[in-house]
Amino acid sequence: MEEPDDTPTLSQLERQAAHVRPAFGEHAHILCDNLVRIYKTEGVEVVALQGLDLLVDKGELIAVVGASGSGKSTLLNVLSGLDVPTAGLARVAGTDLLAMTAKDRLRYRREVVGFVWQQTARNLLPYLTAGENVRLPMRLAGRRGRTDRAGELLDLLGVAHRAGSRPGEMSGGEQQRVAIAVALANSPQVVLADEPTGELDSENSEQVFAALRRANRELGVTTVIVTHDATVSEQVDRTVGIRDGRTSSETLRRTAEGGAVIAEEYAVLDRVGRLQLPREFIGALDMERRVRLELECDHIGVWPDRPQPDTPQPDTPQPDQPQPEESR
Ligand SMILES: Nc1ncnc2c1ncn2[C@@H]1O[C@H](COP(=O)(O)OP(=O)(O)OP(=O)(O)O)[C@@H](O)[C@H]1O
Repeated sequence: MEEPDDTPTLSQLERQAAHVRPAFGEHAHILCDNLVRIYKTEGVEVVALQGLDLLVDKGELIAVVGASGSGKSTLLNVLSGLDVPTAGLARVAGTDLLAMTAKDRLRYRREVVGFVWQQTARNLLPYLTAGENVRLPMRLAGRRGRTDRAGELLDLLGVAHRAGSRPGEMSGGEQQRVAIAVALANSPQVVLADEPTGELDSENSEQVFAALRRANRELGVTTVIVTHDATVSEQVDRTVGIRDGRTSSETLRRTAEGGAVIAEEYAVLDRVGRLQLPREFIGALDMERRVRLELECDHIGVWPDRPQPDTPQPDTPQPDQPQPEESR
């Protein structure tokens, strides 16, 4: 009798492999995997994103910070479907941003993501009231119950009393909170905010961050805020730092027992083991080009490539070392 063939098939092996090691960011709501964006102008190439990795969970609120030119706006333009990366993978709420047709792109921008821009004039039409501004995207999408929803959103964001005012009659902070209501009008899965407090004083900024947090908490909408505002890490649970087109650090904020808020900064270790050392650390020890690494039982030491005080030097004979014939 013939033995049963228990050699696994290729698809069984693939299933097993997938089971053992889930794909990077498989369950993330926003996934950027090795994202590259190269701009070419008059023969000069600028690599704005240099293999950026980012994962954001469904319902999470994060801030993205970084110096001018680090690639924040480029990242947001990719996530908002305005720009297409040169290479890598970008997926938002299950939509592959590199494989969209023009029609998909329109649908994505209308239904999946909502935007808040820095310039209030880009968010709101000046001749419409706050209520009319919030109802407009719903009208374009043919959504019912527009008046009720607009009222609920303005109420949630603390600007219900401004429903009948035009943008010119409101403060900058109120305009931005109405803009958040406009972004949320068609129930997007993700809200992207580019410097939403860039033109505001600190009191108005705090109110806008509080409104974004409330919308995130009450509606469960995944939220990414790009900002220069260094104090943002006090406003959100996770702040991702970008440097030279790559995620370089993460600050996590948590409330300890007793109510104290603790913010801890981490360097980001990518999947192939790369990390960016903070510039001030490198400068303080004059490190350049290469460093020595040493594995300890619970950490890795990083030393500048200079002779260590207790390292025997090849041309300095040690007292108990046998001396070469000629030097005796
Ligand atoms: N359309 C473009 N053409 C050529 N280079 C560009 C273009 N857009 C951005 N860059 C370059 O890409 C790099 C990243 O720019 P980006 O605007 O994403 O940075 P940023 O962090 O948002 O800066 P900022 O905070 O000043 O807005 C910069 O060197 C910038 O000059």
